[in-house]
Amino acid sequence: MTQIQLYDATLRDGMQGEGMSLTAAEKLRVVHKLDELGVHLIEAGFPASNPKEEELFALLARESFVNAEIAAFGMTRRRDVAAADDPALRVLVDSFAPVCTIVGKTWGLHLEKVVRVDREENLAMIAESVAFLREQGKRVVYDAEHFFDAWRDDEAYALRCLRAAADAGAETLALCDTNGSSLPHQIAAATARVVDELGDAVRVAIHCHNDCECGVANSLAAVDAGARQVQGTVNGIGERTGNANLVSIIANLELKMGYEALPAGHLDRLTETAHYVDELLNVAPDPNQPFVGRNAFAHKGGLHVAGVRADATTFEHVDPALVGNHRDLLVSELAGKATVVEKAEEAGLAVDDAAAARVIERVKELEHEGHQFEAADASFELLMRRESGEYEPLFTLESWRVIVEKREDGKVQTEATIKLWADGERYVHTAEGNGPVHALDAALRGAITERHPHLADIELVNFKVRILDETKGSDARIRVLVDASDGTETWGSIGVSTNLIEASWQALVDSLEHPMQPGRADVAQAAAARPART
Ligand SMILES: CC(=O)SCCNC(=O)CCNC(=O)[C@H](O)C(C)(C)COP(=O)(O)OP(=O)(O)OC[C@H]1O[C@@H](n2cnc3c(N)ncnc32)[C@H](O)[C@@H]1OP(=O)(O)O
Ligand SMILES: CC(=O)C(=O)O
Repeated sequence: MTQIQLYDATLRDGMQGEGMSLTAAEKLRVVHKLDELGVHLIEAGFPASNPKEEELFALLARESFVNAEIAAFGMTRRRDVAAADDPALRVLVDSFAPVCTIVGKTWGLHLEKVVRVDREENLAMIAESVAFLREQGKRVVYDAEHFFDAWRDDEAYALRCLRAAADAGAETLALCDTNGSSLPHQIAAATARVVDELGDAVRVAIHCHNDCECGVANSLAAVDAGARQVQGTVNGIGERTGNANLVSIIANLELKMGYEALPAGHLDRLTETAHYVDELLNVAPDPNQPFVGRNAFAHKGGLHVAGVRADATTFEHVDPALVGNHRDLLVSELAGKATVVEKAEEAGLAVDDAAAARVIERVKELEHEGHQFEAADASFELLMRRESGEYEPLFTLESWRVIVEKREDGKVQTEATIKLWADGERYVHTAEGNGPVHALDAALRGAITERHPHLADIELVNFKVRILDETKGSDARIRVLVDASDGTETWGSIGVSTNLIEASWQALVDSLEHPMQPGRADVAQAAAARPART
């Protein structure tokens, strides 16, 4: 199998994305994660750029890695300065990194407007910079900036720039679609020509940006045309619309194109790695990200779920486990009986065909009234239990009452009183809270915690309110979604009513009843063994 060298630029080009910033210590953690994943080269930063990147290189010098080598990034010498006297090239030489990646110009527009040198001086800047780094014992990746724009402008000069780097000793020539302006057929044609001209002497690499949303497609097209190193960033972070997403590139190279990319057996680390980087960057993982997003293998259409139950390959392009992800079935008005049966099996419930039909009919009615079960797994499970006769109520409600009082001093006091029956006994409890839902929650728990002491461990961790038909003003229906957790498992419940407190009450009761249902502990254990839906 042909090996493709994976070059990660998350910590250099990725950090050029809006809002992206990591400390040196956090970057070090990313480097170790990428090393564990098995990428071959990690462009850790631009050490001549700022003290943080200098600090990172000092930290990296003390570390060892299993799979990865570190590349230090810089640029060709400045105009009218000898390479040996260029301070930024000196920083590269002084860095411990065995590989130096330098970016240089190729496109006439940039020579004229940005660096303001003629074509021959630019060729000298490329050749002398590469040669200097080689003399100092470094291996060199040469990034030909704006290569594809240059190619469209003047093919012959673009090739001369590459030759200058190759002849001076660069081991890899990266063709950069810096503005992300190219399309796959353009990338394929130009890359094939470069491979034909120079591919015997050097490794040809591809470095794409995503401005036309073709970053991944362009990278794959280049590999298909003979590129043997692919550069990209985790989750496609980077300047403007980002870089080519290395996560999708790796999955496609291995699963669709038959190349060897990561070390054998490492592909299933992909999802975890993608989420780890998001976590450090403090960004929510994109649920719709191909391969690793939580919706990448989530099925909602009833017909699709029925197909997946018969044979997963009917609606899945790859097995989610191969990339460390997992399948999910979403319950909604678009579901059919197959979804219910699958969900019932997961919950350890015996739901026959007739019960499944009743459940799905109820789901459709309730969603029409404003429910949304996708985010309310606990309420859906209780609904299945009610239809299959496996539901045990925690109590029977006699009544509840909430009083909200605004006083002369401006303070708002809330008090809830609850009257309920459990196992033949009547309980009455009053509690105060900082709002109606808080007071009701406190009163309910106060009434039944003696009977169910483990309710004390359950916390409401999220409370979301949405007005469903805004045009009806204060008559509008309100949807309340509650997330509750016992510290290990988290579950969602829902309530819908024209009264906010009643909608909250429904969601609250479901959130407390759910974990107390017979057999729940075993189901929770099985769920904990499955990968989390993050
Ligand atoms: C396509 C890419 O992603 S390339 C990487 C882009 N990343 C970054 O720019 C992040 C890090 N950059 C930095 O910290 C700073 O820009 C530095 C330290 C590199 C340079 O800072 P400054 O010296 O202040 O220059 P400035 O940022 O204004 O860049 C313009 C200068 O770079 C020169 N330059 C630009 N590209 C190149 C190149 N490939 N080779 C040589 N010189 C270059 C220009 O000629 C210009 O020099 P001049 O000021 O003498 O006319
Ligand atoms: C080098 C680089 O990041 C580019 O040309 O896009």
